[in-house]
Amino acid sequence: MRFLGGTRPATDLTYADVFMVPNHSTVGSRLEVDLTTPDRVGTTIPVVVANMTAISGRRMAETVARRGGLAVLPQDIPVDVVGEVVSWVKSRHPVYDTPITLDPSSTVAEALSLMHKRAHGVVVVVRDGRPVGVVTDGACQGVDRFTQLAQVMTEPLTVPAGTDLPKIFDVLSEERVNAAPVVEGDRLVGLITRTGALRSALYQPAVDADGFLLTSAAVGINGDVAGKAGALLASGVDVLVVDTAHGHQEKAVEAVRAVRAVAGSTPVVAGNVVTAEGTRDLIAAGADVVKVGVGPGAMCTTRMMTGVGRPQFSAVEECAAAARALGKHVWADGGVRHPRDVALALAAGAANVMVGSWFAGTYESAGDIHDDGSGRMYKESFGMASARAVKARTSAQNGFERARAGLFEEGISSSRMYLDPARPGVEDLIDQIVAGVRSSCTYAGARTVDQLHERAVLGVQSAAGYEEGRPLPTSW
Ligand SMILES: NC(=O)C1=CN([C@@H]2O[C@H](COP(=O)(O)OP(=O)(O)OC[C@H]3O[C@@H](n4cnc5c(N)ncnc54)[C@H](OP(=O)(O)O)[C@@H]3O)[C@@H](O)[C@H]2O)C=CC1
Ligand SMILES: Nc1nc2c(ncn2[C@@H]2O[C@H](COP(=O)(O)O)[C@@H](O)[C@H]2O)c(=O)[nH]1
Ligand SMILES: [K+]
Repeated sequence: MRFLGGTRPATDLTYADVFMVPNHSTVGSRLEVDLTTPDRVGTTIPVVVANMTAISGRRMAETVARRGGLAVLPQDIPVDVVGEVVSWVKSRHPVYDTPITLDPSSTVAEALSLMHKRAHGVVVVVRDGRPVGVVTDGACQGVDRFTQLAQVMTEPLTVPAGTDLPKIFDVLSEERVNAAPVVEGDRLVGLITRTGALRSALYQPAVDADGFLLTSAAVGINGDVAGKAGALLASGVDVLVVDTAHGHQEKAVEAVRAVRAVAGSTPVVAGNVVTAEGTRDLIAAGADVVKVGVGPGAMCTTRMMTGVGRPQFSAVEECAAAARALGKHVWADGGVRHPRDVALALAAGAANVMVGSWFAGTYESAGDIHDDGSGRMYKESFGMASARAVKARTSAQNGFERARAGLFEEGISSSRMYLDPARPGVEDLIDQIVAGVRSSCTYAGARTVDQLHERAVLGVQSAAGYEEGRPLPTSW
């Protein structure tokens, strides 16, 4: 990448400070762009879900990997539970969604409590492994909560596994049905929606060498780091992330060495840093990918507490250049609020982009869904260095130690992340990101993530310049 006019600005910049100008382009269609990430971790789109307890769990991991991204399971989840989640994700179908299933004698109340766990919004009624009915939210309205599903279900339109995706789309459209159970013989093997059929034709799932969905998990830098990393590897984790606030401290460097020693050919990601020196030290310790970002996160109070951090665009640019000089890569971690931020992180040289809080407000994030009283749905989120997270992480310590650790919080313990009614599922947000980034690539004349970095021409804008780019939904 280069700056417009060839002059590098004297101050550090973040995403809102910069814009990209169009280049002469020979890329005739946004569909010609391949977003496979250059970091060789196996992702086919540059989206990684941040290792945050309120966000990254089994449904998030499954859904995002099916669309080519990766979710990192947080360090606070016990290793045996991570093992269960990994086995479960790997048992999921790479194309069809996991249905929510209940018996014919289950109640409407049970169906309603589960329906918003997934974006497809239906419950499949199953008898002896066979789908016998489908229940929608609409069918549950205006009836007694204890009504049995057999009384409100409709006969399912089933789709045989392996049916051509455009055909599924057409059949569901003709029948005016949004979701259909997928069957092998008469056994239920998954669920597909109209949008799901469209997406499966557009995205390539992120999979391991055996074709199972890709998984990742984080380890902290305290305790038996190598032992924990070994246990995660034994449970089938495909990408290991060594994660701490200050990645350029000796303890973190030692933790990376310890993980590298047991990881074999499994990619090791480590962070967080914001300088070329930090990047080089983590790579020297064995990191394949360095995680960049101190303080940009939406749940993060580090910069206000300490004055430490660095505007994210410049941090990514400097660290990516240092990593690429050594044949390695960086992930841009934190501060992403719009698709443009992902494009700009890639332009700065990141190979992949982590998203946390933006994905908290989706059906698939780990938290329970709440209604704020005015009919708007939200989920609670919290930072991984908040008193709430520290309390959970230090549960093995005595009361005094836990209380002392709680004094050093650097994150928000409770926030409301509203679901966007137009984009309530994480796949809706991924569609938006991928559409934006594919389009950025054609403006830059790039067919790949590496070409976007090579060809991007960036300028620095005023706050008014940024504001001008926002849409205006009402008159002024
Ligand atoms: N990207 C970011 O800007 C930040 C991210 N986070 C996230 O929060 C989670 C928890 O991370 P973390 O707080 O490192 O907890 P960890 O459980 O990973 O422990 C951090 C270790 O590093 C020591 N340490 C030394 N200096 C610092 C420092 N300035 N800040 C924090 N620890 C320090 C701590 O010792 P002692 O407690 O005795 O000081 C402790 O032993 C991670 O997921 C991390 O990514 C947290 C803050 C910033
Ligand atoms: N300083 C803190 N940083 C945190 C905390 N919890 C998470 N994080 C970092 O934020 C990113 C995600 O950023 P987002 O803007 O997409 O939400 C995450 O990967 C961590 O690096 C915290 O409590 N304090
Ligand atoms: K912040």
